[in-house]
Amino acid sequence: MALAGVRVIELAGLAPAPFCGMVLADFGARVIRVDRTRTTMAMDVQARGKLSVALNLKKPEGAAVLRKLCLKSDVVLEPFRKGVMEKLGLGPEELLKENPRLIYARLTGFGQSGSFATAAGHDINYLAMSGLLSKLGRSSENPYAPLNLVADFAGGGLLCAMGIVLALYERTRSGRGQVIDASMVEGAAYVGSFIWKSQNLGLWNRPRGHNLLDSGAPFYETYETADGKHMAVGAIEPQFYNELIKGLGLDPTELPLQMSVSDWPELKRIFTETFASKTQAEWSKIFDGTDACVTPVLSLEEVSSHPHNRERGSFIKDAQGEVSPRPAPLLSRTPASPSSSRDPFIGEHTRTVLAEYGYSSAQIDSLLSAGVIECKSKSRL
Ligand SMILES: C[C@H](CCC[C@H](C)C(=O)SCCNC(=O)CCNC(=O)[C@H](O)C(C)(C)COP(=O)(O)OP(=O)(O)OC[C@H]1O[C@@H](n2cnc3c(N)ncnc32)[C@H](O)[C@@H]1OP(=O)(O)O)[C@H]1CC[C@H]2[C@@H]3[C@H](O)C[C@@H]4C[C@H](O)CC[C@]4(C)[C@H]3C[C@H](O)[C@]12C
Repeated sequence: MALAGVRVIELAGLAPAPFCGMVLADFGARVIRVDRTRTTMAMDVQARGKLSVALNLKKPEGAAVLRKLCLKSDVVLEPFRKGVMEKLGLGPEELLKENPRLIYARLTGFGQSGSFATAAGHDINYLAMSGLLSKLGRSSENPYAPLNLVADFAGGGLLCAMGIVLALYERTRSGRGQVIDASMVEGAAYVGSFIWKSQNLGLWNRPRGHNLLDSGAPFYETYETADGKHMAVGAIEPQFYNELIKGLGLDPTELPLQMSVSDWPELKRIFTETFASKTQAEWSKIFDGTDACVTPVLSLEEVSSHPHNRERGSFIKDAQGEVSPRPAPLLSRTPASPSSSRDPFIGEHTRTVLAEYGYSSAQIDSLLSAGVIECKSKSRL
């Protein structure tokens, strides 16, 4: 796998950093998640392929263990508020001094500087601060955050993973590590570069919900079908729009012109009425394989059995029978090979990992009895 041999220490966090760690693990990195002690259940639902070490970083001996892990690792990934790692004596200055090859990834909402740097926040706040949230939502409704996908995952976890891979690549030339300041506000904004760069095209001149791609246009919308399901329509270009009209069984001479914005509400009414006349399966039969850019809106339960996704193996099942998306993108020679094992219990690998990083059994037992680490096995849960 592409990242085979890369050792990552991931400090347990909420959602973006666990995703970043999972992506790295899926592509072959050995990811060791450092969990807090005295925690019964892991918060990490993106733990595929990771190991878990339970370590109390508030104790100096615990911080010393982390330093030792970082000494022989390639990447440390931390998801805390600015200043938390420095308070523990685990800031980049200290760790990079000890291991100049270390890549120190800091995944936060507001970044490591600026007046908001130490403030709490979640995806919706970062999205709001990126400017993008102001563009999201239907006309006459408040801005609407599309789950926590944009800031937490696209602008946060994923761009942080890219930063790590870039830094690993650069290190092959310089031999040196570096600090990655991954701000989710900036990551989300960057993901939205198209919005900034396309402003002169007039794509966003009208109020929210009245533009081409924000549910203003009737040919870029979702419609309810006779069975209460939905179809997604993305027929922008005229040749694809013509296919849409053909599939809907409408007479183009009786319709307003596609790009007549003032007629969009009327066109939307006609499309709404038409889509409501057949079930999703019936519309799929009409549109599947055409250039009309019309697809069924599938539920999470339906996607893996859709013929196209099934043919490509786009979804995988783990040992527990849980279905999830296969890692993307597909690399031809070194594709990801996601673990199919169950997620680790907190502290399940403390002993193995510490031994691997040079701790003797006696040292591990002493850390254990001092409450610095915890070791759990399946049988003890
Ligand atoms: C799915 C839910 C999550 C939703 C995600 C949400 C939408 C997001 O946007 S996540 C992005 C959040 N922002 C960031 O990550 C930006 C960077 N981080 C921060 O700004 C902050 O960390 C913070 C604001 C997110 C949190 O601030 P907080 O004050 O709590 O923490 P910090 O200041 O960073 O300091 C950390 C302190 O902890 C100490 N620490 C850390 N590690 C250790 C260690 N190993 N040992 C000792 N100490 C340690 C560190 O030293 C700091 O100490 P100090 O403060 O003294 O300095 C999920 C949200 C809730 C989940 C559910 C819930 O948990 C209950 C169940 C739990 C169960 O296990 C699973 C099911 C749950 C229902 C669970 C389900 C989901 O996971 C949630 C719903």
